[in-house]
Amino acid sequence: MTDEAQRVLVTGAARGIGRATAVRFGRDGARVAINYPPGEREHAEHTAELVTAAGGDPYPVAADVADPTQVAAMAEAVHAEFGPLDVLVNNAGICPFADFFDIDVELWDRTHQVNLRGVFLVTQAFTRQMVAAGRGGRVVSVSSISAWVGGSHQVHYCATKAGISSLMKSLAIVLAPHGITCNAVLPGTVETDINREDLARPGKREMFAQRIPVGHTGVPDDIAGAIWLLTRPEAGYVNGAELLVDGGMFVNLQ
Ligand SMILES: NC(=O)C1=CN([C@@H]2O[C@H](COP(=O)(O)OP(=O)(O)OC[C@H]3O[C@@H](n4cnc5c(N)ncnc54)[C@H](O)[C@@H]3O)[C@@H](O)[C@H]2O)C=CC1
Ligand SMILES: C[C@H](O)[C@@H]1OC(=O)[C@H](O)[C@@H]1O
Repeated sequence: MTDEAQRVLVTGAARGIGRATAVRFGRDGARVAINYPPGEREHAEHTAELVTAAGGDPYPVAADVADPTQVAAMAEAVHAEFGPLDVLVNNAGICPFADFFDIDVELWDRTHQVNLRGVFLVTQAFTRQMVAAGRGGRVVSVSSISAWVGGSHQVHYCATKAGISSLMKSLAIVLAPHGITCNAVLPGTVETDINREDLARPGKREMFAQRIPVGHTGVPDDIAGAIWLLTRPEAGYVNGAELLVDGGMFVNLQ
């Protein structure tokens, strides 16, 4: 890694944790590629404004991370704009809450395609360029506490998050010889668009507040900060790790 402005891609940066992460890197003056799915241009433009206000240099780039053709085009566009990345943050994800018996094969496949295939496609496309450049770098993927626990209405989702954590472990082995570390960040519960409806269900928010020792659900900046920490030079020996960022919810059994 060099002293010049870092080149960063955050997938799913139109909203939520991805937006906060893009802004966090913007505060360092980074060049930040803001990936968004076609149809979310306005949200991505708002993220770009926030990155600029923070001191960064935004580059919004559309692509459905589940689509190999769109991911390849994004990799080409970002490379033409920035050259190889220093930091890749795989954040894009969906969680369509559903009863187990209502999950049809389309919902199962789409959840896996966005959450898990997306991380595979994006990481392969961008680390190929990083390896060719020989500058090293960092890959951080947003997994979840749901990689370690189950969810009655997240059967399809939890399996994708366990897959992301596993993928980072294997890629930690593959990419370390090229100076690229791969880690997963596992958020607990953070109120964003992905779960706003679920958290509005009677008693749900109170249940979390009681279970989380710090007393409240997280905010996107909590996760952005943890992602950022893993990209610092001091974190260079952290590789293949899962960093749980949940206010202590997981350990609070009794
Ligand atoms: N909010 C939470 O409590 C938790 C969230 N996470 C994970 O954090 C990540 C971000 O989620 P949030 O910010 O919470 O939700 P969000 O709904 O606010 O953000 C999701 C982002 O992914 C993008 N996205 C969705 N489908 C996409 C696609 N096909 N291609 C490109 N981008 C796409 C959306 O445009 C949006 O910017 C997800 O991977 C989620 O699973 C993990 C644990 C807890
Ligand atoms: C979307 C959920 O509220 C959120 O996502 C996760 O991965 C956690 O398990 C939370 O439940």
